[in-house]
Amino acid sequence: MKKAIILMNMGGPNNLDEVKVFLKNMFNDKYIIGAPQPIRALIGAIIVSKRLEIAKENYRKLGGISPIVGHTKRLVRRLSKIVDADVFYEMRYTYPFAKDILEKVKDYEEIYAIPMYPHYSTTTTKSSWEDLIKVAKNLKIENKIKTIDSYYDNDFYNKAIVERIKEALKDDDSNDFELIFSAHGLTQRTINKGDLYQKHILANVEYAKKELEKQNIRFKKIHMAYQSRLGPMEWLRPYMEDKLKEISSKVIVYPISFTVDNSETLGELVLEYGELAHELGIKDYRVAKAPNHHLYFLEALKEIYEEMKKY
Ligand SMILES: C=CC1=C(C)c2cc3[nH]c(cc4nc(cc5[nH]c(cc1n2)c(C)c5CCC(=O)O)C(CCC(=O)O)=C4C)c(C)c3C=C
Ligand SMILES: [Fe+2]
Ligand SMILES: [Fe+2]
Repeated sequence: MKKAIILMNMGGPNNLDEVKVFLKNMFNDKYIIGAPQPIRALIGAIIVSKRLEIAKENYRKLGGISPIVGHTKRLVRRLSKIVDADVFYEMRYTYPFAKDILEKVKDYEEIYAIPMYPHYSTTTTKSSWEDLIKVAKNLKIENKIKTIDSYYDNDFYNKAIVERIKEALKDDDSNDFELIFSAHGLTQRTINKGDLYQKHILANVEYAKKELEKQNIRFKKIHMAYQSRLGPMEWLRPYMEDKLKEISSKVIVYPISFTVDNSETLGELVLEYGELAHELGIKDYRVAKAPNHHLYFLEALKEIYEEMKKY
């Protein structure tokens, strides 16, 4: 029985020319911009034209390519060594798209689509899944594909989070540090429409805290904040820039929304908020890595896949 796993992620520019493609596709997504067409296209075009140069500059600082690309490819390689399936990845807004990958796997007997998002959101999980299943229907292979909504409660995944926090601590005493779980923001309007994202993020923080307690790792204080706001709307609070103003000691930031590092972790958290932390007089500001290819995260993905096979 030939099996395929497809890791579904948002994507990120493979080069500076792709920044426009990335933003155009993102702001043409009905789950990101709720308005119907042609208003959506108009709003999208305005946001892209405003955002393009700032975004390009951000990606230039990261070497002209989103870190999400390399991390995802490495995860695919490592996962394929420990499962009885061929592993692929597809992206929502940049190459390789759903159609590029489904063409490759259409003759497989079983296809397992695993979101790279541990928390369910209409803007990420649902958007990726609908995009994939639309292509699958065209190819008449939709009955062979299974997916999963969320896995923020997976033990191995939470162990990977704690390992990354320990790595950022190095040999220093956690009691001297505050810890901020930072999540990618979402508009309050999306949450009010019933999006589960915030609920899942907060539950994830509780699971991670339990794992920290289990390992007897104590921080001065543990906080939660949201990064990556865009535009004039109300986003989930507390905002990261406000939270940093409350920090009075050394701090570790853990990027809780993500399974692999990307422009929001290495660009926004490390560079942008790093600069703000410096201006605020925070002497020791550290950003933990996302799970990436940590063995525990590979184990989590393997376990999720094995569970999916049973249903
Ligand atoms: C404006 C609306 C946006 C919503 C809603 C949103 C939700 C959302 N995004 C992620 C994960 C990632 N977002 C990334 C980049 C990014 N996100 C937005 C906007 C929204 N995201 C923009 C405009 C950008 C581009 C960068 C920029 O211009 O600042 C990335 C990084 C991709 C990369 O290139 O590495 C990720 C990952 C989640 C999890 C989420 C809601 C649950
Ligand atoms: Fe985003
Ligand atoms: Fe951002």
